[in-house]
This record gives sequence, C-alpha cells and structure tokens, in this order.
Amino acid sequence: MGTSDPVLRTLGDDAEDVREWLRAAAAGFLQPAVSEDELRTRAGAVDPERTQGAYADGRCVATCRTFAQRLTLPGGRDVPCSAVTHVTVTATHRRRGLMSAMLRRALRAAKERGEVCASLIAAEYPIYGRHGFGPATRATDFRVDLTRAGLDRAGLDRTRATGPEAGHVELVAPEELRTVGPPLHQRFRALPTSAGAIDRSTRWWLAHTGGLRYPGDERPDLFHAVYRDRDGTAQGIASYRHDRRWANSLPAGTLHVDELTAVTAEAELALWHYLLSVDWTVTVCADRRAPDDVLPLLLPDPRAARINRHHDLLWLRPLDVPALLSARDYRTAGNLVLEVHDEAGLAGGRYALDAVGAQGARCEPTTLTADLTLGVSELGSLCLGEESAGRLLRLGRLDEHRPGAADHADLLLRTDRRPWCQDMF
Ligand SMILES: CC(=O)SCCNC(=O)CCNC(=O)[C@H](O)C(C)(C)COP(=O)(O)OP(=O)(O)OC[C@H]1O[C@@H](n2cnc3c(N)ncnc32)[C@H](O)[C@@H]1OP(=O)(O)O
Repeated sequence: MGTSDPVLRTLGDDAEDVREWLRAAAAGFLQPAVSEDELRTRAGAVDPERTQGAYADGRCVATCRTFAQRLTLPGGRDVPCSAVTHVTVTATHRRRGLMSAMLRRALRAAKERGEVCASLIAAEYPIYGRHGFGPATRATDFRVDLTRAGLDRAGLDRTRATGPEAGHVELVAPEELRTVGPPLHQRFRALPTSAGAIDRSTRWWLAHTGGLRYPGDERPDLFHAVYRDRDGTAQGIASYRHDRRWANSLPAGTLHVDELTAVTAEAELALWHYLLSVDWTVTVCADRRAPDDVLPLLLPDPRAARINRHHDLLWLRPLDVPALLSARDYRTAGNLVLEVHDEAGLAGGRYALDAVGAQGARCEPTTLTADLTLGVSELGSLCLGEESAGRLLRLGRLDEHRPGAADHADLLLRTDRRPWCQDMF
C-alpha cells in the first residue's frame, strides 16, 4: 500500500499521462495488463479536460471520466447530459473516499458546463444512490424458445410479402450500416416515445460495425439487416450473430440479437419476424430490450419468450431541475410543486411544474407550498416516467403534503411507452 495521500487532478495533454490513466482504469476493471495497441486505441476516446485521476507515489490509483451525451426525454426533445464512466479505484486504495471525491468534482463540473443531468450504468446497485443517481430505465433480457413459440403464419406472410406495397428486409455490409444507421438512429431518438435513448458517436458506429477493434476483444462480426419501406427508405435496423450450430446439434443453434432499432411499427414487426425465422435457429436471445417490447406478443405462445433478466440500466442524476422538467412532455395538463433535497447542493430547491400536456411545460423555482418532498435520486428515477411516485410513497421514499399528490405526479410523469436505453457505455 502506498505511503502518501492520493492527490486528485484533471489529466494534462501529455500522452503518457493518458496512458498511465488508461492502465489504472484497466487495473480497476480487473485487467492486469494492457497492450500498446489497446492503449493507442482507447486513448482516442479520452478527453483530458473531462478526465480525472488520483495519484499516489507517482502512480495513478483512481480514475473517472465524463463525456458529453444527449438524452431523449418523453416527447422527443433531448438535453445535454454528462455521461460518467471508467469509475475505478485500484484495489489497494479502496474505501477511502476516492470515488466519492471524484464524483463530487465531476458533478460540479457538469453543473458548471450547463449539463442538465448526469448519467451512468452502475456496476453495482448500492454505489451511486448516495450521490443523487436513481435508476431511470429498466431493460429485459429475453430468450425465445422457437420450438415452443410455433410459427406465426400471418407475421411471416407479411414479412415475405412482395410487390409494390411491400417493404423488405435486406442484409447490408458494415460500411453501408455506417451510412444508414446514424440518421436512422437520430430519427429514432427524436420520436416522442423514445425517452431514455442516448446518442451514438462515430466511434460507437465504428466499433459496432468492426471498424474499430479493441485488442483482445473477441466479439464476433455481426450481420446487419435493414428494413426498407416500399419507397426504399430505411425504417429500421437490426444487428445479430449466430453461433452457426444446427437445430439438431447440442446445444442447438442460437441467434443473438445485438440491437434492433425501428422508427415505424411496420419495420419493428418485420425485423422481428425476420430474426425469428433465420434457419438453424432454435433459440433467439435478445438482451437489453425495453420491458414492454412487442417481442413476446408477436409469438403465438408469448410464454415462449422467457425473461432471463430484468434489470436497471440507465441511472440519472438531475443537476438542473427546471431545465430537465420543462424539456419533457406530460401525459396531461396539471400543476405540481416539488421540494427536492440534494445533499451535494447542486439541484435542491422548491420547483413549480406547470405542465401543458404534450406541448411541454414550465418549471421554475417557487415559494408555493410543496405537494411532494423527495430526494434528488428519487427524482432521477421518476423523471423519465419509469418509476412510480405511488410506489416510492409506499416505501417512505417521498413525502406527500396533499392527499393524492403522488397519484397526480404519476398521472403527469408516467409514459405510455416505458423509457428505454439499449446502449452500454
Ligand atoms: C459508472 C461506472 O464506471 S460503474 C464501474 C464502477 N467501478 C467498478 O466496479 C470497478 C471496481 N470497483 C472499484 O473500483 C471501487 O470499489 C469503486 C469505484 C466502486 C468504489 O471506490 P471507493 O473509492 O472504494 O469508494 P468510496 O470510498 O468513495 O465509497 C463510498 C461509499 O460507497 C460504498 N461503496 C463503494 N463501492 C461499493 C460497492 N461496490 N458496493 C457497495 N457499496 C460500495 C462504500 O462502502 C462507501 O460507503 P461508506 O462511506 O459508508 O463506507
């Protein structure tokens, strides 16, 4: 164990500084050695100004970085968000408050930059609540047993339809997906029902299509399918891999859906029917789908879509409550006064929300009496519509000062389609 107290600082422009930081981040994620190749590849993602390290005895022992992200809110508008990632503390320096100190600095910097909230994907559930993050989207991992599901004749016939009225699924090369994918995903993120979606960088598309490989990353190449409507416009994309086993081998053939993004219901159904009817396949695994994905109900026997895992995915930490709540749409018109507690002193205060339904809302500081008092992490869980204020009330995690206020909050905040984020970062 080192002798000096670790000192926190932001990275400099020196390339060796970044490399030492990357080595520490790898060690924190339990990877003992990093090749020169990997250091070079990963360095491209690091913005030194948004990257912190803690240094003891000349070595980096703790890491944390953020990057600028766009987060879609209910209604389809997006807000600037600070995505927190690579939070690690080397095993020799844990439980001394280093992570907490780095997060405090990262959140303060995000607030100063005008980022409306911070986001992350939590390695362990108990870590981030105390820093004001709450689980804001959930995801479901499905495993479809095709022998049980049976054949959905009508669906398959629609998928196979030909002629001037019919759209079609085509397989495209990775290079073509790099052209078709980004504008399609932009359209998807702008849909009123896409709350929880986050933007994808050029780097994301390159990594997804095999154009950027991290050494040691043995992810197999993917097939990429595009659904085009009868005018030839791309309306959906799906990427998948197959283990190339036959249906009668043991274990039998499995298709893994890496992603499926569609901007029309027609494209969504057509892509699912395509994926469910690839030869040799007995099992289709689809991870990180929306909890209310149509997949089970597409099957003649919906119970054939077993839920392997249902888990929290994107965690949010409000930083600017008025900006966050006035950028989203609401299910109906109504008023609500929220007293938000934030021990870090970043987002606390009393706010009056004046929602005008699907036309957005006003939200500003107020001296009116509060309807509900809640912590900032509870607001993180409620702000996209995933969590229910009624449930948090039953748990004693928010206080109601007017009978029915939690119900009213649910009427305003919850969404017809559940918020969903399918991307890891
Ligand atoms: C967004 C992301 O990057 S997710 C990835 C998170 N990183 C990892 O999982 C890598 C492996 N783990 C680690 O590197 C470290 O253990 C970290 C980063 C999780 C925590 O770092 P530390 O410096 O030990 O945290 P710190 O000392 O600030 O802990 C603050 C509190 O959180 C609690 N805490 C920290 N980690 C955990 C955990 N994994 N599970 C439960 N509680 C935790 C601590 O017990 C502490 O509580 P206390 O003050 O009441 O004792």
